[in-house]
Amino acid sequence: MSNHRPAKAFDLSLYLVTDAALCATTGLIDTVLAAVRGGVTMVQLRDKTASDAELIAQARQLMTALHGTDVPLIINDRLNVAIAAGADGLHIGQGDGDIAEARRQLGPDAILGLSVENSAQLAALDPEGLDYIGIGPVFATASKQDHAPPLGMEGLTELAASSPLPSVAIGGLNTSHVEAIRQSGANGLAVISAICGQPDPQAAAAAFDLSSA
Ligand SMILES: Cc1ncc(COP(=O)(O)OP(=O)(O)O)c(N)n1
Ligand SMILES: Cc1nc(C(=O)O)sc1CCOP(=O)(O)O
Ligand SMILES: [Mg+2]
Repeated sequence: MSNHRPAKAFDLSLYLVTDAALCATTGLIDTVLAAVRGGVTMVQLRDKTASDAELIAQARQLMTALHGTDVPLIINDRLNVAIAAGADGLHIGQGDGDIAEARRQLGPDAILGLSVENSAQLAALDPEGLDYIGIGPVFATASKQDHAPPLGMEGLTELAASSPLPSVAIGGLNTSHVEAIRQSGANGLAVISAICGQPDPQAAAAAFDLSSA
């Protein structure tokens, strides 16, 4: 049994994943702060093109901005950035590195998430050291290049039911999916474009009726 325990309690209900281009109009920090005011419960900094130094600087700014809230900051892909910025956690995909090594370097306090795209990956999953899984894509999306084949709500439901860890659904989701996600058994939904790049990110986040999620 793993003896890690995240220092910050986390809530997967509404998980914002950022996109630099989509957030550019409002600005990254302002988008995240508005989304948190609107009810986002978790934030992941995801930028495939920024340098490590740029990402560390952004992550530090976000950590400062989120100070005093219950909202954890998770870093996408880059273990070194998560550690250098003192972020609350890391999210890695199937090809992004070794879970045990990530946990060893992050220490017991960090939140560690892993992507699961199909039932074979879930069957092979060792939950040791992990805190949650992201299941997706539920639907096709333009926000992630080369995403895996969409699972649909049926596939999501199957995977969420078999997951030994809390799960968050991702991929092509918007406010119309809240009830279906709740029924799927996933603990919440993760979104990029339903919040990032929307004219009013606070209102966009608040439009997710989490009372039923
Ligand atoms: C919450 C959440 N779930 C899944 C992913 C996808 O991670 P990954 O498969 O590593 O793909 P990239 O995001 O790195 O392109 C995620 N980022 N967040
Ligand atoms: C970052 C990411 N990961 C996915 C996965 O399937 O693992 S889908 C995705 C993009 C989600 O963006 P949007 O909410 O705009 O569809
Ligand atoms: Mg990744």
